[in-house]
Amino acid sequence: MTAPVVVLVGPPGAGKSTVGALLADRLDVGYRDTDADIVATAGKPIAEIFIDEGEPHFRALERAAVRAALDTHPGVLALGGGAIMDDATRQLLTGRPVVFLDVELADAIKRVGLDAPRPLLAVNPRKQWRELMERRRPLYTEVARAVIATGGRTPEDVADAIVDALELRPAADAVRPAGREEQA
Ligand SMILES: Nc1ncnc2c1ncn2[C@@H]1O[C@H](COP(=O)(O)OP(=O)(O)OP(=O)(O)O)[C@@H](O)[C@H]1O
Ligand SMILES: O=C(O)C1=C[C@@H](O)[C@@H](O)[C@H](O)C1
Ligand SMILES: [Mg+2]
Repeated sequence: MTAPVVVLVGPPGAGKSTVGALLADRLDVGYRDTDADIVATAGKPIAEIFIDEGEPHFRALERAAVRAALDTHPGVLALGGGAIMDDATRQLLTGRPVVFLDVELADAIKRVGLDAPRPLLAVNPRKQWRELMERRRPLYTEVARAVIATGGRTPEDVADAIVDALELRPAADAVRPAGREEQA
């Protein structure tokens, strides 16, 4: 089976990369991020793809990247913040172990400052972030098997919450024969 054990969705600053890498370490699996896959395939930064080819083209590249990662990546997978905006990408997520990492604006600002080169938050980031989340929260929720509020939780706490919500086991547990305890 080569499908991801966890697929993380959520807005910028939700902690997808931080928690995703932590969780992958804990489960002893790989971590992959579709934004990074797109940059590698296109050979240029996401901001440049938006400028040169536009958002619809970016969403098509993203759809292909999500499809490929769902088919081939057996670890923790983080999607771009807007991946759920595309109907076909949402369809691809049906039945997958998707976790929505939720974050409030104040926490997102504390965490990422909203000054990073994000094309959709380029002008008046607070207002855009709020509007973006109004549109997106129902979609994140729709695709999610579990919703984890990240406010007031450390990345370690969030990783614990995901393990509990999806009833994941560390790799060592997964290979131990059923009914046998580990010897001291
Ligand atoms: N639960 C948390 N509590 C406090 N800080 C956090 C938490 N999760 C992540 N951070 C911090 O917030 C910042 C953004 O986190 P991260 O890059 O993991 O978010 P992301 O969801 O991957 O964002 P992007 O969509 O931009 O890739 C990092 O500096 C990280 O250390
Ligand atoms: O929220 C969004 O729409 C985006 C988030 C990033 O992860 C990137 O996928 C890109 O900047 C678009
Ligand atoms: Mg990230």
